Amino acid sequence: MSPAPVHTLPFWQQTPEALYAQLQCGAAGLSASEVQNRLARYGPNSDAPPPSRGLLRAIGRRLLEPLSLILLGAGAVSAVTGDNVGGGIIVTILGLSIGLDTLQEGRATRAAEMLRQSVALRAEVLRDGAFRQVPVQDIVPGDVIRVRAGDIIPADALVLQADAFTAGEAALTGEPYPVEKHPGVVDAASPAEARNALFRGAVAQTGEALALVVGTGRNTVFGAAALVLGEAQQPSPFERDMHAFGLMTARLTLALVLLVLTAHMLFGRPVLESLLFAVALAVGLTPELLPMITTVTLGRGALRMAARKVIVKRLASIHDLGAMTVLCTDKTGTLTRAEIALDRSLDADGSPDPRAAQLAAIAADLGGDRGALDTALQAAHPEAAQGWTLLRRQAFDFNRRLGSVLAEHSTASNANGDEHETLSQTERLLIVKGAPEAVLPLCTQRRVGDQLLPQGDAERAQDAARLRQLAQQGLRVLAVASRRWAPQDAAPQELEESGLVFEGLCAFADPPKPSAPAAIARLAAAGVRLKILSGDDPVVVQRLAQQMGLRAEQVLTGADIAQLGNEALAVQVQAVDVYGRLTPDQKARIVHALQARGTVTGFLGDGINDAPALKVADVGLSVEGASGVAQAAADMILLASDLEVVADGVEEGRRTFVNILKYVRMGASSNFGNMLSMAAASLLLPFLPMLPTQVLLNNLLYDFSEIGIPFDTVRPEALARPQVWDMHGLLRFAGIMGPLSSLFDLATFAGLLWLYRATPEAFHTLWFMESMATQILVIFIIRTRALPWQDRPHPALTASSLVALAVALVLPFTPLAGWFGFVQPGWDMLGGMALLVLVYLLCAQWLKGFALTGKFG
Ligand SMILES: Nc1ncnc2c1ncn2[C@@H]1O[C@H](COP(=O)(O)OP(=O)(O)OP(=O)(O)O)[C@@H](O)[C@H]1O
Ligand SMILES: [Mg+2]
Repeated sequence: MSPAPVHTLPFWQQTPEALYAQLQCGAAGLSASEVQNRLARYGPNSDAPPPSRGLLRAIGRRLLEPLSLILLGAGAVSAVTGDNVGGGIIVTILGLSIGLDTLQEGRATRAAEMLRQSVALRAEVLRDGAFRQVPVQDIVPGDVIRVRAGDIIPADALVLQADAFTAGEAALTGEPYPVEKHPGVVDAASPAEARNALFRGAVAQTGEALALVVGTGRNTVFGAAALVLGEAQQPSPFERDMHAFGLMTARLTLALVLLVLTAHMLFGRPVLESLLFAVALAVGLTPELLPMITTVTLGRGALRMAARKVIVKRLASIHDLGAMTVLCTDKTGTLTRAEIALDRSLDADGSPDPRAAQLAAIAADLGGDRGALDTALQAAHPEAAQGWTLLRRQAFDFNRRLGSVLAEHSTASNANGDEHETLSQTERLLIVKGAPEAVLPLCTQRRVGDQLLPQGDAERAQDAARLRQLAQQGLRVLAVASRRWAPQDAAPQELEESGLVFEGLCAFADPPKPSAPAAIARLAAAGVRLKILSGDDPVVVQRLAQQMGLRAEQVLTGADIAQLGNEALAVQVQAVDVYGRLTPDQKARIVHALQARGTVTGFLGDGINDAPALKVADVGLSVEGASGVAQAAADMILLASDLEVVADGVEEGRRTFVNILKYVRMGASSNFGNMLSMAAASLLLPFLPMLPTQVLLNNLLYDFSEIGIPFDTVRPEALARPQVWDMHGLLRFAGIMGPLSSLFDLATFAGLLWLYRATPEAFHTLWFMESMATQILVIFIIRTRALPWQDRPHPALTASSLVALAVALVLPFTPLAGWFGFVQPGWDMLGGMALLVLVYLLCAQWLKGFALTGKFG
């Protein structure tokens, strides 16, 4: 990878022609073959080099993990002390376990990665003479790109053409408001002043632009700063819980190993032997398969979810979807059909009059927003903007909830159709449109028919009543206002939006989705509560919420929320399900307030205004075709904007988590039991309770028995409630099931020592067999709340478990037995052991309900 060409000047101080010459390209873009060359030269347009997928590297990475190093060390010690067989076995076990890991995990991650790629952000690029969508990382210097409102700017680029284009650069330059961009050469050193430059990671707020790519990847002006918008995320609740669990296990293991080691030293056992034993114990007690089981289970979960139209971008969020208890959603598209159409246009007194919609359509056309309301306005009056040119614009902004244009009508093109006659007399006009609450306070006059009347308190009261009426019919309303601009006045720097004439209202219909109430009921039945977080009028939102069957008596507005401190808000959001007139940051604040009380919160949205909340939420859900910013901020992409799809996803998320929990429960209880047994045995026995190689083999076979868990079936009851990680529950489970298995270990010891007077070799062999049988067979009991035969395991799990068990039971009878230090046990001892295992399993079945729930029955 060689660096991009060194510019003597910042690119915004150069003409397109100069840059074409430097980059050896032109206005017609690049050819596909040239792009391949450049990709090889400049590298992909991403922040980090793609993680290497080479097999050898994957194996190398695993060999360097602490656990593997310990094993290698133990193998080396064995070899040095002349125990070649022991050393060989340790290395074989290491090889097998790494091989297994690499194979399984590789497959799962590859499948998940392919899904992720399928929803990777794309950009529109001019290639071989035509615009096409390509993955963002395939953009190279010299490409010509087209960006539109809602896109994330994919690379540093020089503007070639711009139509109402503004970019939000707050995260990069700190400039809080969207910046107008247009072609030209800028003679300033600071990128913040470069009005002709697009920077990677900024957000296109309005309009559309064509631009020449000059820098990609980290080779951009803001380099790593662009990461702000990238995938970097805080660890999710699931990742935090997993980490806490790993830490707890590690501490317990360390404590036990130290205890065993001290005991052995005090009893004057050989140091090296004791050390090897302790190391083997540490290995045996570490749930080293946990990462592999988690990845494979999540990878399989991602595949199943894809079949149900949910594409997972961040694997860990699968669990969070299953644990989610509150889903916040915006309104349009999810709860409504998003087929927004202009329903009526009214003058200031509420009489039908097309003027308001015509003015709004001009503003929509020249303003460059590409929102649904603007599209509806343009569809209703496609010709409205003919003859009008733009002088200045203040782009629509979700915080102010209005936008304006200063437009000029050229009298030359005035003769087409009488529809424009009244408008054409105005030469320069400032047109403001936005939410009525935002626009009306700026008005001092109102237009009724052809007359301009003063706007007084009585009129304001009438307006408010009319707005409420429209909202109660479920109509979204925009207010339109204007102000004449004297032609001789130059267009000012700042558009003064005051002293306006209230022109009238445009009302839009956005009918509710017939399928939504059923989906909401399904989610509610599954323990997921829906909250609507909208920027629209609270009355409209409330009415829709009622139609959807939500609790809508209480509504909070953005103005209410601005009054509340974080504490008070955290209380309010528990009870209130309907919110209106929220700014983008308030949406995020509500999600935050829900999380403050430990609620796992999801957010579903598709607009630029939803991106902050999507980022904050535990699970951000967006929709295919949503704005680029929303998709980038989301953890999952729905292939259909439908709550049914979310409900399906929730089910799969829970299924996935139930299987991970099985492994964790198994591991926690069997490890805890083993710890107790080993500690007791070390204190009581005059010899090592198991040889280090036997401990390792035990560990390997047990691991093998569990590789079927990701495939296991889950009963519907387990999917009915949110699956939350419950550390207390887990500790209770381990605290009951662990000692139970220890009890039977101790019984085995006692029987072997006093009843059968077993030699150390026979003791090792039988304890090995007993330990394997109890650990492996108990999975068929622990994996379900039902009776083991009522809830059949997946064949993959049955196979992996029984094969591991068979190997453990047969090994002592084969010629290999000697290598591991096994002897052929007597049939009487085997019979006694079988009986003990049976009783253990019965006890486990009897106690598991209590261990799982804390209650009997
Ligand atoms: N292009 C626009 N021009 C003028 N005003 C607009 C425009 N887009 C939105 N508004 C105003 O801003 C308000 C908030 O926008 P919008 O309703 O799209 O927010 P939202 O939270 O995405 O809503 P929803 O929940 O319906 O998706 C609108 O109700 C409208 O009054
Ligand atoms: Mg929206």
